[in-house]
Amino acid sequence: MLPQGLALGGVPVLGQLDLAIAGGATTALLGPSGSGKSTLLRLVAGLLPVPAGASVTPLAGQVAYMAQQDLLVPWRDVLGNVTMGAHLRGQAPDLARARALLAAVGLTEADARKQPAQLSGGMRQRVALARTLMEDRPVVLMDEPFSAVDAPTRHRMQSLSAGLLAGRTVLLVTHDPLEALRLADRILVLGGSPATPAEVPVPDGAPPRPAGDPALLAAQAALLERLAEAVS
Ligand SMILES: Nc1ncnc2c1ncn2[C@@H]1O[C@H](COP(=O)(O)OP(=O)(O)OP(=O)(O)O)[C@@H](O)[C@H]1O
Repeated sequence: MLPQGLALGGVPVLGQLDLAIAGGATTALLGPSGSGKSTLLRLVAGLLPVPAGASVTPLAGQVAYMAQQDLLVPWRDVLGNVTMGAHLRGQAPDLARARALLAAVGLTEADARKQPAQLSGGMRQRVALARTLMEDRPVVLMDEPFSAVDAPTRHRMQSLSAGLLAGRTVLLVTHDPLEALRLADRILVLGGSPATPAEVPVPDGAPPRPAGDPALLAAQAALLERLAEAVS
């Protein structure tokens, strides 16, 4: 709850909010560039100080966070990056699970031995997704997780994520209305200045919804119009 909104550097970014993110479901957060989506995600992740008078349910230890930048460690290979959490905790990594997740995001055994500098942007994002899923947390916060991958890979990664993240509490920031409509149980659009969220309807059916479904395509058109209104 943000009774007085949130300002960054003296500039109001988020307006008054009283937001409950549904547990065990995926909430997609859309809105124009600069509307405060990442700020809201970082607040929920505990990466921003909570302003005076506000309350944010502490989620320490429960959250896996996939940022817009892949944040791969340059001196560890792909497998080393996916198992980074266990490494930092001083635990033995589950290498079989790490390899299975890398295969699931479409990376080969040879890729697993590469350094991040040898990968394309899309491959790096796939490693970041595998690392996020490796953490096996009940709450998963994702900031434009598939923005750097080509359309067929994005489609495959969306379907994969929906399967692997089913039953978890997911907050997904995306610019892609189709992605939100395929994956979300609830969609919020941030708009206005300072920004506040408005809920828009999602199509029937469980995620991942088929991209070619006529109801989903109609909802995509409506959501695009809604987003255009949020910009103006
Ligand atoms: N540390 C900061 N100090 C001052 N202003 C900030 C800071 N971080 C973000 N902002 C401002 O807050 C606003 C919201 O930024 P944010 O990154 O949350 O937007 P966004 O909706 O995620 O944008 P995009 O879709 O482009 O990633 C922007 O105007 C940005 O300039």
